[in-house]
Amino acid sequence: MKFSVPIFDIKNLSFVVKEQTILSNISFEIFSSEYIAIIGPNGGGKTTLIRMLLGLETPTSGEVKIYGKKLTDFKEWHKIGYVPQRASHVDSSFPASVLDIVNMGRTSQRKLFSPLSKEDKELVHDAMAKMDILDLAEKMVGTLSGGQRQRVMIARALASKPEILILDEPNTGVDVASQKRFYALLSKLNKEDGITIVFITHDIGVIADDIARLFTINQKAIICNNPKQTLSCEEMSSLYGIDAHLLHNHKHEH
Ligand SMILES: Nc1ncnc2c1ncn2[C@@H]1O[C@H](COP(=O)(O)OP(=O)(O)OP(=O)(O)O)[C@@H](O)[C@H]1O
Repeated sequence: MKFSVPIFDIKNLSFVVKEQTILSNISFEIFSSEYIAIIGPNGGGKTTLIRMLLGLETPTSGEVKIYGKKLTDFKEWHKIGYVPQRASHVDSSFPASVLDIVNMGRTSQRKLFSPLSKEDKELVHDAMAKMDILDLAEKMVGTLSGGQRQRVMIARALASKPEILILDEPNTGVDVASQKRFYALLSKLNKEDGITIVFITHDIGVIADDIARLFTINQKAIICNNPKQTLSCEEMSSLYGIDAHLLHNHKHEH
């Protein structure tokens, strides 16, 4: 794995705004097929970091490379699926069906107003099947539950055939049963389809056992390469504002 080109290679990334340091000197690599969780306290800079990886925010210093290329040279954005925070919060009268929303995962790669091809339709069907929402296709998205909407947003991202899926706190407002189902689906995408997953969460207690690495972000980054075994990771996390107890208790449940 170490010899392949990382999907993301970030070096010494810092972000300072109005003389306030939001992120300081962050470096890491993300490789194909990894499953990474990002945790950290409110305002610790997780979303800002992700936005910098995607070129939505410009770092004050440091460098981001995607598939070995500088952000300005990278064009294959369809390889990156991003589901931002609160993406699934839509008004109940929002005038789009589930199918309309998932189709958008294909239209972004096509010329404006050109119809979907047979292949596009197959990819949309496939994404909906993976997220188990085929039976919801004709429903208006605003009428769905939080958990259902969350799966619709992931299906939309999947329809563009991403190699990596970046999810920013996808479980906000979703009940525990739906969360479990969601973790199982994510794990399947990672194991069976080899999709790299980067997953920002607040909820350390429910971090799935499938996670290979844990990044703690609180202005600085702590990278735990073996979160299930390394006690020092918990200690470090607690130093950076994360409740180590939660992590500890969770591990002993399994
Ligand atoms: N462009 C910007 N201008 C001013 N402040 C910013 C900007 N971008 C981020 N910040 C500030 O940076 C801090 C980190 O925010 P960010 O949303 O990245 O944290 P987070 O770890 O994702 O938090 P949460 O868990 O609450 O979502 C916040 O205090 C935010 O207000």
